[in-house]
Order: sequence, then C-alpha cells, then structure tokens
Amino acid sequence: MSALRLALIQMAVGTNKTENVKKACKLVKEAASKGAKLIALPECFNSPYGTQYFKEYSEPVPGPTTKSLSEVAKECQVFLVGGSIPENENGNLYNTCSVFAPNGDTIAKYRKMHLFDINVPGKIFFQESDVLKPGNTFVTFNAGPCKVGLGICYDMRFAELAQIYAKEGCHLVVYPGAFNMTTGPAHWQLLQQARALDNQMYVAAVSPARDEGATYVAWGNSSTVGPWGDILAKTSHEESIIYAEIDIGRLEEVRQNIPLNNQRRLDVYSRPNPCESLKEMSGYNIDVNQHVD
Ligand SMILES: NC(=O)CC(=O)C(=O)O
Repeated sequence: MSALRLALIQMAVGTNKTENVKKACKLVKEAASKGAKLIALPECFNSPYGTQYFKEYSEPVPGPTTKSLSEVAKECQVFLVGGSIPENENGNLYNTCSVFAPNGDTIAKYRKMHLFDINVPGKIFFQESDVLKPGNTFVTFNAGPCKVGLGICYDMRFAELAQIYAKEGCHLVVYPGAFNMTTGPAHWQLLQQARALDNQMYVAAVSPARDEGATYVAWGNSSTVGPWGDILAKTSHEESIIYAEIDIGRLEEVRQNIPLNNQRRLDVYSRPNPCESLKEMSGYNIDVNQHVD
C-alpha cells in the first residue's frame, strides 16, 4: 500500500491546559474513526500562543501532555504528530513537537529551529527568542510508506529545511503552525505551495482555529498541498478536521513527469560571491551596495 490518510486537526485552543489536552485527544479519536492513520495537531495546542504564556504552560518532554498523546495514539493505533507545546528542559524553553507511533512509543522530537522574531510596524511585533531557545536538529520519521520531515510554523519560510528533508527522501513535511491575521492572508498558503512545488513533495500545515478574543489571533486555514502544488484539503478558520491521501505513487509520477532531480545544474550552482566578482571584473573599488546594471 503506497497511500496514507492524513488528518489535520484545526482545534480551538483555550486557556485551560487540561481542557486543551482533553479536547485534542477527543479530536484525535474522531479523526481515527474516519480512517486517518497519520494525524497532526497544531502549534501550541495545549497553551495560548504568546511569549507571555510559554513559561507558565511549559512542562518537560516526556511529561503529562505527551503521556496523554502517547496513550491516545496507542488506543487509536495511529501515528500522531503532537503539534507543539512549550517544553521546559532545566529552565530552558523550546517550542517542541513530539511524534508517537501506533504502539504509543515516542518516535520523534523536534524543536522549532527558526524562532519567530519579526516586526511589521503597526501590524505585528513578535520576539520568540525573548523566551525560547531554538532547536538545531532536523527530524524525520516513517509512517507506513511515508517518510515525514518536521518543521514548526516560521520554519516554513526557510526553503532550506524542506529541501534538506526532500534530499533525505521525505515524501511529506508537516508544519504545525500559527500564522496571524497579518502574515496569514499574505503568505500561509503561498509558502506551503512553494515548498511543495520546489521539492515535489506533500506539505501539510495545521493551525489552531481562530479566536478573535485571543492576544494572538491565528489565521487558521489549515491545508494539505500535493507534489503538483495543488491544494488537496483546506479549511477556513473554525474548529475542524480535514483529510487528504498522501499517495507516494502520485509523488513519484510527478517527479517522473517533471524530473527536476535529474536536471539540477550542480556543476554551475557553486558561485563566488557576485559582489566580489563584480569588483574583480571592474578593476575599480566600487561600492558593492549600489545598483549596477
Ligand atoms: N508564528 C510563527 O512562527 C510564524 C508566523 O506567524 C509567520 O511566519 O508569519
């Protein structure tokens, strides 16, 4: 069998951690009852998203939240990408995703590598690095026929991460994420399609549902994109579960039809710094920051 049914759970996250985890487990059971074999939760599903919340909601991994996820993965016999939670390791905080096998074992743990530090004046300022430390490790796991790479939210903006996973043989990258009302409408969908097209792979991004009363309002719009760049499943901003088939045969077909992997010009990609060569060519000590036609 070369296909796998993926479910993305766009859940409404509140301020009560115990209730959040309970609800996540209930929704995992619902997705499993509809035939999903790989199920993913959103970024920060047991805590509101915001630097002011991470310490208070943080816990060790393994800890109480991952214990519940392990149990529900085992009960439902599914692979479970446990969104992300604020992890506390000896006082250091990380934005961490754990993955569970159908026997309940933890088979992967990924810490957000690129922290969300941005300033769009008048719109949004966010500085995850004020409280979080970044992870430094690429993490993949196998779910049946499918090799999966992990990223979290802002990681989606970095083409290198998905490209490294594609090179390592991944068929799918899953990004638990929580874009916002400024960057969501502008970039969320485009980035997923860009990563899928660049690498001819499946990309899934799973957000919390939108809560207009939250301090950080998530964009929602969870979706799964195919290796052709096509949107296979998509929801709006309410709490919902969406399903898509991850079909390895289809991925191989796309890669055969448009064989990018055999056509890369690795012989010419290694270039000297263009500014340096410009200086050498001109023979003058030009200002490399100025525009040169
Ligand atoms: N929340 C994030 O990590 C990223 C995000 O919202 C964005 O890149 O935009």
